[in-house]
Amino acid sequence: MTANLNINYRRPIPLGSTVLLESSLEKKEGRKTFITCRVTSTDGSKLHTETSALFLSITASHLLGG
Ligand SMILES: CCCCC/C=C\C/C=C\C/C=C\C/C=C\CCCC(=O)SCCNC(=O)CCNC(=O)[C@H](O)C(C)(C)COP(=O)(O)OP(=O)(O)OC[C@H]1O[C@@H](n2cnc3c(N)ncnc32)[C@H](O)[C@@H]1OP(=O)(O)O
Repeated sequence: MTANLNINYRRPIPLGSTVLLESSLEKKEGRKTFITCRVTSTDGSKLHTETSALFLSITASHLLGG
C-alpha cells in the first residue's frame, strides 16, 4: 500500500516521446519498502521526473477496513 509518494517534475515530457524509467529498491525495513524512480530521456541526458515512495505491507483485512 502506498503510504508516501513524492514526485518532482523537472522537465515536461513531450507528447509521443519515449522515455527511460529506472526504479530502485533503496531499502526494506520490516513492513516498509523504500523505492526511488527516475524518468529520463532515452540517452539519459534530460531528467524529467524523480520520485521517492514508501510502501507498507498490509494484510487483506486492512483493505476491508479491519
Ligand atoms: C509521472 C511519473 C511518475 C513515475 C513514478 C514511478 C514510480 C514511483 C514509484 C512508485 C509509485 C508507484 C505507484 C504509485 C501509483 C499511484 C499512486 C497514486 C495512487 C495511490 O497510491 S493512492 C494512496 C493509496 N494509499 C492509501 O490509501 C494509504 C492510506 N493509509 C493507510 O492505509 C495506512 O496509513 C498505511 C497502511 C499506509 C499505514 O498504516 P498502518 O497502520 O499499517 O501502519 P502504521 O501507521 O503503524 O505505520 C507503520 C510504520 O510506517 C511508518 N509510516 C506510515 N505511513 C508513513 C508515511 N506516510 N510516511 C512515513 N512513514 C510512515 C510509521 O511511522 C511506522 O514506522 P515505524 O514502524 O518505524 O514506527
